[in-house]
Amino acid sequence: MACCCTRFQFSSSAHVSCSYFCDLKQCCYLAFCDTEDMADKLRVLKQQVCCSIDKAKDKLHGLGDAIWHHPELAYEERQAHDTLVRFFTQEQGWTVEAHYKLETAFQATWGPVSGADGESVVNVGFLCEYDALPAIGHACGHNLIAECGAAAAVGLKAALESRETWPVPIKVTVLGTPAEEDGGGKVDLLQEGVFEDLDVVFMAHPSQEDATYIPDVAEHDLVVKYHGRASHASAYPWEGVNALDAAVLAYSNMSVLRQQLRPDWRVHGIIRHGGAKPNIIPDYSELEYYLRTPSHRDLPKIKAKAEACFQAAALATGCRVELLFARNEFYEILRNHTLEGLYEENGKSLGMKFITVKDSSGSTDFGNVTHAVPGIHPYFYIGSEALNHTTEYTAASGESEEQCPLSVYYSVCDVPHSTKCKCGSPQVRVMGVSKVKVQMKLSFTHSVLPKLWP
Ligand SMILES: NCCCC(=O)N[C@@H](CCCN)C(=O)O
Repeated sequence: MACCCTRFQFSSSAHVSCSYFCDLKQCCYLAFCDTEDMADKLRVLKQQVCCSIDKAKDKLHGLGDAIWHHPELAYEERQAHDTLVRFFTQEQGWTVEAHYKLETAFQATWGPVSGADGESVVNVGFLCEYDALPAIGHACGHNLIAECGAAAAVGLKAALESRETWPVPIKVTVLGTPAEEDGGGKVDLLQEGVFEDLDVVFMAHPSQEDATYIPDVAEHDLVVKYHGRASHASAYPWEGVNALDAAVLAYSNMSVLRQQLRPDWRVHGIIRHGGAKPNIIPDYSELEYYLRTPSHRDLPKIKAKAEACFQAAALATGCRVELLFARNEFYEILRNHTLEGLYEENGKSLGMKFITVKDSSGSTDFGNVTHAVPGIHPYFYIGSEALNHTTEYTAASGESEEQCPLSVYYSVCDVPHSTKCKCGSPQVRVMGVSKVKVQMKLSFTHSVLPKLWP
């Protein structure tokens, strides 16, 4: 029988070998996917997922809400971390490492450490992000990423527990991954080997649409510091060396450079320090810039062009310049069309409407993960047209349920709304935050199931 690799498109031949699935005894299971028996069993398992998430819904919403109400910056997400660690510690059967390689990272695992007679274990990973943005809180909805990651893990565990035997031992791993908005905690964790024994990894991100893939690009960030000399700006300006002038020239140089860049390359920055008072020639200024290209292979090119702009400003003003590149580069996402296809198929069956996005988006350290482990990073609509990184999106990410939550859960459990719902409302709003959150969580978990069935 043909190996499943012929049906499975892995994300990168360079980094991801077919052995992820070929070394499983059941590597041909996809061949059986279409049999009636298989379909029935999968349906039951999917219902098991739905109902277990339904059962845990208050606790799961509580996670997202708690994190939203207390936004914390990269590497400082102590309360969010503790909230999630508490959840998995209190949930039955999880083994939790609370401060896993980074102070605000954690690992929760469920399932066998290794199979009988040393056989392989399939290790399925779900990631939770939980850092916020300065000044505008959870404007990227990472509180929802954490909630969805936890829900998917809870759902998969329940489905796995519902059968006594599985053809291969299956383990579920949840990783709490700090600092996506600044620094790249996943890159730190990759360097620590945290992803080495994962076979597949899932994370989903809030957006304005449901999309299995949005082109997240490579990125390298830097801080630029200009050192000048202070002087009285009116009495003896000729004694000064103006660091603010250097920052302004640098900003202008970068804006001029932009016209010469390819349309999908990005440079954007802010001036973080520009002086203290108009009559003191600023002796110090500081900028922060993000440089992005669709492939990490082009980052050296854009970095060289940017460096020239920053150096030129120093030369023109007589300032000394320091260029401090961030410790971690972010890589673009490598696609896995098979997992994307399953996610979309399951999502559609739950009522999600997917669109195709071709324009470059932002960046994510999940990109680096996809260069090591097959995975997907779909985007999900949260019931608002607001754009990420705005205060409107912060509000949308924290929006509480306005509709009857039971209707959503029971409808996906195939239990008639009227027999279960106690809200008394015959009208169910179809597209609310609650419903899309649920759809996403389920689509996520359901995508894993066909892979695990013999
Ligand atoms: N598609 C958006 C992914 C999430 C996001 O906005 N990430 C940040 C990461 C910034 C790291 N310096 C971004 O600006 O792209």
